[in-house]
Amino acid sequence: TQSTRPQRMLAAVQKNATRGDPRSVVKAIDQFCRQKEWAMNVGDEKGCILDSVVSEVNPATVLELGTYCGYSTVRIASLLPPHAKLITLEFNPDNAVIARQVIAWAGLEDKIQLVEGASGDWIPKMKEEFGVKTFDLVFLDHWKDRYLPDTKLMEECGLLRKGSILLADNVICPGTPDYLEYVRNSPRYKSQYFKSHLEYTKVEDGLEKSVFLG
Ligand SMILES: Nc1ncnc2c1ncn2[C@@H]1O[C@H](/C=C/CNC(=O)c2cc([N+](=O)[O-])cc(O)c2O)[C@@H](O)[C@H]1O
Ligand SMILES: [Mg+2]
Repeated sequence: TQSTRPQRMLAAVQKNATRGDPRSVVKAIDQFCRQKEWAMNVGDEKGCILDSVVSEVNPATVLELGTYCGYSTVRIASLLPPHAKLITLEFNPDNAVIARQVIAWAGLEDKIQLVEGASGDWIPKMKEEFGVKTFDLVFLDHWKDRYLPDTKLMEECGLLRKGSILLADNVICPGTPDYLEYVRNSPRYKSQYFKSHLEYTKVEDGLEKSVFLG
């Protein structure tokens, strides 16, 4: 039977990346997406901006919305300090199956908890289910019309503290206009746009970094 793109991406990781070497997993996926098939990973150009924000924040707790195949999950987790934890939410079971294997190949199972389900259902349960108080960093990369409602939900559930960082992918392409308007105009956030390009293309896109002011 016909394979899926995520399955072919995983095969490329298992063929070209070294087990236990997260950066080689990232490199293998970028190579696959540049040379074989485009896929909606944050990619290498925006990935460098992601790396610099993760390194600057040095977070103990990270939430990722939208695992997909685990590219940004592995990229972020490879930079976390010891004992730091990353929870990533993915509601498509087929994608979750692939992402778990990509995470395992990178050897990052101990730092990453992949939770299958919808962000809207799980955000309210973060404290009771995972003992999380607040998140130091949230990476938003799921359906673009969910960025704003989920941000408001995280505020309501007390998952953000003074200084928590939201980093959002695709604020230009495909675009998240309502989210952008909110974080740029709300007195509760200090926002900054990092101009870049849509993964593996020359189309403009960028990341929006927003500090929650409490
Ligand atoms: N509420 C939710 N809870 C849990 N998981 C959820 C979710 N909503 C979506 N997901 C999952 O997150 C991924 C979706 C990403 C949407 N990105 C995109 O649509 C996207 C598109 C382009 N593009 O078209 O160029 C470029 C990009 O960088 C993109 O991230 C999928 O794996 C999906 O199953
Ligand atoms: Mg994206």
